[in-house]
Amino acid sequence: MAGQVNPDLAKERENASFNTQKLTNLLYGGAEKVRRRRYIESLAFSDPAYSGDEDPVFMSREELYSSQLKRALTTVQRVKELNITEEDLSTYRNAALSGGMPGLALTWIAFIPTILQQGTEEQKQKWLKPAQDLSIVGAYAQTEMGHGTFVRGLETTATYDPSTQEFVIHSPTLTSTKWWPGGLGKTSNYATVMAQLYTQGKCYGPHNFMVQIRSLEDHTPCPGVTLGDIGPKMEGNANDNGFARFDHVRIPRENMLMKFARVEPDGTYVQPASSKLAYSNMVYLRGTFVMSAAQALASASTIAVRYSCVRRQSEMKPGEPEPQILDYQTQQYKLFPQLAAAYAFWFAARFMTQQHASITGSMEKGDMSGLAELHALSAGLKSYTTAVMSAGIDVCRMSCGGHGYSHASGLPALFSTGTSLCTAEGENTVMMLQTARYLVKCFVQSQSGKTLSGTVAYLSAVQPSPVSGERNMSDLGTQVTAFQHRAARMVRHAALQMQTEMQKGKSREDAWNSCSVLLIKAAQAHVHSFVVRNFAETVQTVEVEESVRAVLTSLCQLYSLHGITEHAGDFLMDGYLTGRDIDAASSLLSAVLAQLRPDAVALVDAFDLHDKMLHSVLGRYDGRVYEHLYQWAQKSPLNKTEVHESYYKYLQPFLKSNRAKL
Ligand SMILES: CC(C)(COP(=O)(O)OP(=O)(O)OC[C@H]1O[C@@H](n2cnc3c(N)ncnc32)[C@H](O)[C@@H]1OP(=O)(O)O)[C@@H](O)C(=O)NCCC(=O)NCCSC(=O)CCCC(=O)O
Ligand SMILES: Cc1cc2nc3c(=O)[nH]c(=O)nc-3n(C[C@H](O)[C@H](O)[C@H](O)COP(=O)(O)OP(=O)(O)OC[C@H]3O[C@@H](n4cnc5c(N)ncnc54)[C@H](O)[C@@H]3O)c2cc1C
Repeated sequence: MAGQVNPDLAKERENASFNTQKLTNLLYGGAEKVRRRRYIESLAFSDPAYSGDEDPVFMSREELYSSQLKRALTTVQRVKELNITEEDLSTYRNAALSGGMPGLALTWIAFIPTILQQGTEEQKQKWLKPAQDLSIVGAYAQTEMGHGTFVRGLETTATYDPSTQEFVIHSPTLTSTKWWPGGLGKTSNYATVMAQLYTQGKCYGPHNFMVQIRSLEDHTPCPGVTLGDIGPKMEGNANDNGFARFDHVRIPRENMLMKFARVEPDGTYVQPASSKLAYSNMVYLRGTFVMSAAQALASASTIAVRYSCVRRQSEMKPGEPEPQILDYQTQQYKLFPQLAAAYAFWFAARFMTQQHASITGSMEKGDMSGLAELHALSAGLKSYTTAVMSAGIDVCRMSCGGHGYSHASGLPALFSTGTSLCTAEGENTVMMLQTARYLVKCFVQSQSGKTLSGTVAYLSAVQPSPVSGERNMSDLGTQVTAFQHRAARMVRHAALQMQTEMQKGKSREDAWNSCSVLLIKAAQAHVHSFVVRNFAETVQTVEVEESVRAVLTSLCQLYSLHGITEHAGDFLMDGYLTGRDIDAASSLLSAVLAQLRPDAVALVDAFDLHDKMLHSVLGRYDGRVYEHLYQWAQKSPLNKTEVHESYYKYLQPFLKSNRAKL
């Protein structure tokens, strides 16, 4: 059944208004980086060690766990053999492990970064190399059965004993059982454990400790440690998210990660520059989730847009051939905002990475002034982008009709993996409230005359009175200003409402809770406005061919206009935009949908996502959907025999006895 590209898809590619490759180069930081990434991916895709396994959706949990573990270990061997550099590591691993993240990967994505972020130079010397070589395998064990969000409420204790210079790690209650950490159940032999630090009779709050949990000889749990897997989840079942209980487990003093806070041999506690530095690894990981959100939405858009050009259904004009479903405006309205958001988040993720590097660089030199903004930005962006991504993938799934609901589409797995990012690394509502907290603070400062800077600078310029006059709603500058006005008004409104509640006698905490829906909406509006501004600035300033800039400009317009029309009430509330402006935005939106239609396939192709990363029959690059859908179904374990064994066990006797009764 091998053959050419589906003619509809081929035509789409021929008719694009820009060179796809140029846009791919822009997304990945240059032609050389694209070439390198493709080469590294090809090493994994062509390696027989990674092929041969069945499609993960047909595997049992145990098969999936062991198959992905085996693959992960093969990557370690190959990385050495092929001399894969640090820069190419994640590309290689993602390609080799695209069937599902194994528990072992937490060593790379959470355990090593925690040592890097929280360890002293000596501690890095001691543990980084073994972790990188996988002589030790580690989990990030913070969340407990009773507490995930409220880190200050964690119950695991680390009590310092100066007589032996050891910490005693203990789980005093059932709810203090560590619960959820990836790789903790079966794979890891070490974990960084977040525990309440007690020394000299005083509690100093949560700190990170390096704890050996399994024997390095036979992998049995260390004395005093009880371990296990927490059971199957919505997705991510190659990962042994686990539980751990500690019964007075002793670890050396040097196993407290002491880059920031320290405990001296005599038990004296030495304060860090900020108590929140113990959370720095969370800030880092949240930042990385922004790119994960962009990539997940890019994958879903790729699948749905390609399929929508292959799929023909219904009759638009009597007697004419059935149209490609992407020709329906409603289909474009479902998919193009997801596509635009994927681009917007891609550029936002790039900004986030730069900000993280720049602010942590200053923090290394002792300047903590950027910490609050970094936390607010990473928490807000993580929350906003993962929420839009999760909802957007489901829109893509529904846009593919019945076939979207099949695992063959790749969309169910993409959704259930993607949606976990709304909860992991800080639950989204809680994260958005952290951003709101920062915004309220900034607003109060601006009221007392302070000039704000960074991503909140615009809050100082809030204009409560309506601005009148004709607007060109297609202008990116006009759109950015409208988003900033909306956010500033909503932040102001939420903050003033809080003040009113307090004036009426409520405590600050009660006022906060009774305004928290307003606060969340204000913070979302702030992040939305940041994403729009960053997208617009990128489009306007990036060095790229004009045809690419033109299509990106349309995409950015679409992203803004979609936001304005979907949240029209927010923009109309104080009369900043008028009903006529919203009408104009709606008409422009329709026009931009039509304008983007011929470029839709080229825009998803530019994400350069290999079929082996997409795992989707519907999203195949060659568009040969139907024949592969048929082939894929043949692999269903139910089709292994012509007559299933349950027929003999249940159906046959049942039918026989029923027939006998007739
Ligand atoms: C919700 C908070 C932020 C609350 O913390 P708190 O100490 O109670 O703070 P508060 O009283 O609300 O505020 C006190 C202050 O601390 C600030 N702050 C809070 N967090 C940070 C930070 N990271 N950096 C810098 N500053 C931070 C807040 O903004 C407050 O500042 P302020 O007092 O207003 O100046 C915290 O407990 C938290 O971060 N919870 C989320 C837990 C989390 O993210 N867990 C992740 C587990 S690992 C994981 O999920 C891995 C998944 C991997 C995979 O995908 O598989
Ligand atoms: C796939 C996956 C992987 C994970 N991996 C790890 C890992 O490797 N290591 C690890 O330590 N943990 C891990 N976790 C745990 C994860 O970090 C927590 O589940 C997450 O931080 C949310 O905390 P929670 O479960 O306590 O939610 P809860 O806080 O109980 O949330 C329940 C509800 O309460 C609301 N709520 C809670 N507090 C507030 C508040 N202050 N204001 C308003 N509403 C509030 C939330 O908005 C939510 O609606 C993982 C979780 C998942 C799903």
